[in-house]
Parts: sequence; C-alpha cells; structure tokens
Amino acid sequence: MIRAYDVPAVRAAEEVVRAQLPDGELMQRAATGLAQVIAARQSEEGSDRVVVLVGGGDNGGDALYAGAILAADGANVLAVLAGSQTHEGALGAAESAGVLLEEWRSGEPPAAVVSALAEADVVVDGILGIGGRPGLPEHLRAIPDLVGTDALVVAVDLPSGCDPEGQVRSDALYADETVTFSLAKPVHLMPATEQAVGLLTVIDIGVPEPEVAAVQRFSHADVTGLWPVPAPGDDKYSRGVLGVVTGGEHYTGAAVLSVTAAVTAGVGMVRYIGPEAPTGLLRHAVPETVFGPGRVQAWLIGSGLELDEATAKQLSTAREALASDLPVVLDAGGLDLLNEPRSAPTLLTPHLGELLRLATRLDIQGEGGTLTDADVRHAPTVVAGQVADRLGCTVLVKGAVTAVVSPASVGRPILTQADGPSWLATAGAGDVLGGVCGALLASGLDPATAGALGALVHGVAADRANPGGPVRALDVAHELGRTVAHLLRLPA
Ligand SMILES: NC(=O)C1=CN([C@@H]2O[C@H](COP(=O)(O)OP(=O)(O)OC[C@H]3O[C@@H](n4cnc5c(N)ncnc54)[C@H](OP(=O)(O)O)[C@@H]3O)[C@@H](O)[C@H]2O)[C@@H](O)CC1
Ligand SMILES: Nc1ncnc2c1ncn2[C@@H]1O[C@H](COP(=O)(O)OP(=O)(O)O)[C@@H](O)[C@H]1O
Repeated sequence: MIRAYDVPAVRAAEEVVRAQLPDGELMQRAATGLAQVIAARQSEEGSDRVVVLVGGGDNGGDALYAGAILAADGANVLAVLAGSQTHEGALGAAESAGVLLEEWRSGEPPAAVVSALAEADVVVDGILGIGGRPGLPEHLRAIPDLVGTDALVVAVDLPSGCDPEGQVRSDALYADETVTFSLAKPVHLMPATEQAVGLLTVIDIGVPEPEVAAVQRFSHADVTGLWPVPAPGDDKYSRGVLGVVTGGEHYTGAAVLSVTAAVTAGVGMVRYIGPEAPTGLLRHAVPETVFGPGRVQAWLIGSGLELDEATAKQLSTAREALASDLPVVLDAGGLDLLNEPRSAPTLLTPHLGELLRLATRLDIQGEGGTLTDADVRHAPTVVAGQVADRLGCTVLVKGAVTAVVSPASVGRPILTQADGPSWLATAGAGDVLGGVCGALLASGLDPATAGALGALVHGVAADRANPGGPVRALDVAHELGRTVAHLLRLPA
C-alpha cells in the first residue's frame, strides 16, 4: 500500500522530529538525499550543467543546499534566485561551494537565465514545495517554455505550481522525476496532479508516517491479501452471483464485455437480464451465463443500457435493484437512474463526461455558477466528493489515474490507481471495468476496495494483454483471469 498524507499531517509529523534534532538537520538530510539522487542521474546521463531554481521558502533551501553539494563535487551549477527572499544558510553554502548565482525575483528573465535554462542538462525545481498555492508565481509562468526539451527536470518535493493536496489542476513545471522526503503527499497520487510528477522517489529523512492517510494506493503485492480467493467449501452461490443489466439492442457489445469481464475475473455466477440481441450474443460468447431473474448478491447496471420501451424489462429490473438493499455498480446510462441517496453499498463509475452530467443533475455548482466541463476537469475529485456526499455512494472517476472517492461520512481516504497503459483509453474498456468491479462487489468487498482493486487488475490486464502496444477491450477482459493468477503469485 502506498500512502500519502495531507500537508497539515506532514507538517505536524516533521515538527515532532525537528524538535528533537539540531537546527537545520532535517533540511540537511533532505538536501543530501536530493543531491545523491541528482548525482546518480547525472552519471547515468553523463550530464554536467545543472540549473537550480530557488524559491523563497524551505523548498528553495533544500534545492540550493543540494546545488552546493553538487558544486562542491565538481558539477557546474547555476542557481536562479527566484523568490522574494533566499534561505540564508543555503545561500552561504552555495557561495562557498562556487555555485554561480543569478537573480530573477520579478519581471522578465535575465538573458543569462534564459540561455542557462535552454542549455541545462539537469533543472532542479525548488520554486515551491508544500507551502505552494496552485499555479506558478506570476513572473515564473514562462519557465516551462524556457527549459530545454532535453533537460532532465527533477522536482524537489513536488512539481512547482501543483496543488500539494492534489485536488485542483493548474499550470506547473512538469518533472521527469520528483524527489520527496519520507512521506508521499496527495499531489503525487491524485488525478489532477500526478501527471506532472514523473517518477516518484521517496528518500528517508526520518519523519515517521502519521496515522491517517489522505490518499492510498494498492500496490500489486496487496492483491494477495484482498482478492476473494475461494476456499474448498465454497460453491458458486457462496462466491457471489452478479446480476447484470447491461447492453441493449444497439449496444450489444457492452453486455458481452461486462459479462466476459465478470466471468474471467472469477465471479461465482452471472445472471443476465437483457433483450434478444445481446442475449443471443452472450449465449455464444459467454456460455457460462445464466439468463433471467433469480437471487443475486450484487448488481451491475448500466453499460450500454438504453432507456426506451424495448428495454422495459431491464429498466424495471434496474429500478427494483436500486430500491433493494443489495450492492450495486452503476455505470454509464445506469447513472441516470439514481435520483435518491442510497444506503446500500453503491459504486458509481462515471468518466469525466458522465460525472459532469450526474453532478449537473444534482445541481452541484461550479466556480462561476453552472458546473462546466472545465470545472470537472479542473477538480475531478472535488466534484466526485460532492456527488458521493449527496448520494451516499462511492464514486470511481475513470481516467489515466482512477480515483475512488467515498462519502465524507465514511471517513475513508481517497483511493487512486494508475496501473494501466494509455492504450487502455479505448471504447469498451469501461464496460470491462464495470464487470470486474461487479464481480468483486458480489464477492462481498466494500465499494471502495472493489473499485480500486478492480481498477488495478483492469490496468495490469491491459498491459499484459499486449505489452507496449494497443489493446482492445475484449482482450483486456480475456486477460483478467491470468492477471489475477499472476498477481496472486506475487509475494505479499
Ligand atoms: N518542514 C520541514 O521540516 C521540512 C521541509 N522541507 C522542505 O520545505 C518545503 C516547504 O517549505 P515552505 O513551508 O517554506 O514552503 P515553500 O513551498 O518552499 O514556499 C512557500 C513560499 O512561497 C510563497 N508562495 C506559495 N505559493 C505561491 C505561488 N503560487 N506563487 C507565488 N508565491 C507563492 C509563499 O509566500 P506567501 O505568498 O504566502 O507570502 C511562501 O513564502 C517542503 O516542500 C520541503 O521541500 C524539507 O527541508 C524537509 C524538512
Ligand atoms: N489515458 C488513459 N490511461 C490509462 N487508462 C485510461 C486512460 N483513459 C481512460 N482510461 C481507462 O479506460 C477506461 C475507459 O472507460 P470509459 O470511458 O467508460 O469507456 P467505455 O465507455 O467506452 O467503456 C477506464 O477504465 C479508464 O480508467
């Protein structure tokens, strides 16, 4: 499990350690670890010219001390003093070590800074850390365009400009690698910010983990402890029966994809309810399927569902399921059927467009009044949290980083996963995810665990289906069983 802690928790944990150490010791540890990582990358790349961007806070202090260590070891280091002040101790160390200093505290960049950034092999971003507000300081907005395309950008603690809590998207200096200290922060794991982080390296400076995490991520090794593995005494009913109301006369594929995924992910049994065309296809594609009503442990409702007369049976089944106390996964068109809060375990699985539609229907407001597409893209987990609170449901937001947000009353950290290749952005992949999550919910997992674990296995299956290349959703579904077996073989 990877855990990230919000800024107040990080500051409190650091404060306890700091009080027991000589003044400045924590920063020395941070700078030394940072310099070691940069030196290792320099020797890998055979690079020499280092530009350190130094902000006015302690993040700038870490970066400038690290620059001093690198310069003392012979690197060619230029520090750009970009804050309204500069950490005094670090400045003294930098001067003594022979770091070249350039000031750019406001206005346009000096010519020397422009050319140094264009020619740098390594750019160390110490502009803002956990004290940063979202967005780059006004005079530094052009920095991402000034850094040469070949430079390795190493962010100190977090990429400057990113929201440390990872809730909102903003302009930022994207990093190839982010070096953080002892504790990961939400910025490193959240959909609004993770793309700017690059490779995350955590170096230990002796700060212990706080008790409560703000964000969690399952690692592959966690699957063994979480995945529902049948015991010798189990039968298909005790393992969980999933009722599936997906696909229609036009979206026949959604039924095949979701049912295939549930079956290959290892559900005890699937009962499918749907019209003739998808039923006919399923009889051939997934002969394990049982058709028609009967007892189930959970429902999957939505993918490819058409809300018209031809699907009256599906609609009445879906409405009965929503009125029951059984767990439900609600995807795509099924999201339109939920108007009231639900107290039984419920996992909603919208992509950003569906999240906008759902939140708009619930009258959730955006920054300038009516919620817009930009609002949802800017702050997906904030909007998901509002929907979760309003409906009492867990909301899984799909995308390159999947975020699973529980209602605030549950008091559960946000779970995020980023296990799939970008090739997974393909039609039908969401239907497959719905099937996996449905299978997990039917086996008795809670919605948040089912959502995050489902996203993990779905992402890994996409990678394994065709490593490094394009995948079709059906191949992802067919790969699920082997992927679960592979993950269960990993040492816990
Ligand atoms: N705590 C510890 O023990 C350890 C901490 N460590 C390190 O300290 C870092 C945190 O340092 P920090 O608290 O000084 O905050 P940091 O992010 O450097 O600067 C904040 C300054 O920037 C300003 N400002 C903010 N946003 C802005 C914006 N958008 N645009 C413009 N200005 C903006 C804001 O000023 P304001 O505008 O609010 O007056 C404030 O002065 C942490 O990430 C880690 O690297 C390590 O050494 C390990 C031990
Ligand atoms: N850039 C990306 N990288 C990795 N996975 C992605 C990316 N974009 C989307 N996905 C995943 O692909 C799936 C797409 O789901 P969805 O949009 O519902 O597709 P559909 O409705 O066609 O089934 C989701 O699981 C999502 O998390």
